[in-house]
Amino acid sequence: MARVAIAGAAGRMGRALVEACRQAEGLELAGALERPGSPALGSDAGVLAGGAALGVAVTDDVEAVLARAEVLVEFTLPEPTVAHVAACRRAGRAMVIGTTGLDGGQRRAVEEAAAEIPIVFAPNMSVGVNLCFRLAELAARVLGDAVDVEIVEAHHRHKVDAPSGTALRLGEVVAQALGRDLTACAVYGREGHTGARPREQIGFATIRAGDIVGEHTVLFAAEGERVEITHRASSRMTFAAGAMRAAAWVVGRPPGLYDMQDVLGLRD
Ligand SMILES: NC(=O)C1=CN([C@@H]2O[C@H](COP(=O)(O)OP(=O)(O)OC[C@H]3O[C@@H](n4cnc5c(N)ncnc54)[C@H](OP(=O)(O)O)[C@@H]3O)[C@@H](O)[C@H]2O)C=CC1
Ligand SMILES: O=C(O)C1=N[C@H](C(=O)O)C[C@H](O)C1
Repeated sequence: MARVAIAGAAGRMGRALVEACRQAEGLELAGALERPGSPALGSDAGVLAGGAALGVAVTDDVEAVLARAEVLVEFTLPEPTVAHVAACRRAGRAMVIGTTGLDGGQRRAVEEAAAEIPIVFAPNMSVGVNLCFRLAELAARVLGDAVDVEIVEAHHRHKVDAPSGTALRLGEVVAQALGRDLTACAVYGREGHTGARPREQIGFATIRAGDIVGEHTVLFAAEGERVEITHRASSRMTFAAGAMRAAAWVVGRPPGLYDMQDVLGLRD
């Protein structure tokens, strides 16, 4: 049994993660973390997730939780993520990080910690999205500079970062396949007299509305035809089940920075 702790246990993903951990064979919930002052502190994580009690109370004591767990699964916000990375580094524990919206310095903190502990860091844990990364790479290589590339994403009204981490990764994958630098060619929304679209642009469009779980489309548009690669998530359990697969995979691995392509065996 691998012992799993979950950070952000009362959040939308946290509750799905607790449920996925309960359902996963070979995994045991060893701890549930929330921020100091959270109304969820002291509640049973299983009950918070909408099921039977698991005998694991939500706490803000990171060190005590890491003493019991082998891997911390982290879906919170960038700042607590970096704090949890430092705590896992001190305790020598593996991590699965799903939090998005990290800036350059915060990503570097994750990369540096991965010299000492194994970390799976991925903006999307679903099998389908990870397949779409490979499909988008293939489409970009085949269609090349003969098409305009646009990426459209839609999420629920509570999401705080934009574009989504998945949309940005799709942009990176396509830019790399086309030999472009995403920081130089990305356009995040358009307004006013924009002029005609340069071919090398990769455009991003963001929708925030209602309870949309997560939708991504990469559009490759030429004169006369277009290819669209679309993924639609209809349940957070998709991401949570992927995160539990990553947790089981990462325990006992050598230090390093991995992503879901490694977990799913999709890397060339
Ligand atoms: N990689 C993937 O497959 C996926 C990634 N995500 C990403 O996961 C992240 C979380 O999303 P979501 O669950 O919707 O967000 P929520 O806001 O619902 O959940 C985040 C939780 O983290 C808690 N939190 C804040 N600070 C701390 C802290 N210091 N210690 C422990 N917990 C803390 C929040 O508490 P409080 O609200 O009280 O502040 C909240 O309960 C986002 O970055 C999102 O993009 C989401 C889905 C899939
Ligand atoms: O915040 C979310 O909900 C999601 N965030 C991830 C992202 O930013 O890509 C993944 C998923 O689409 C849901």
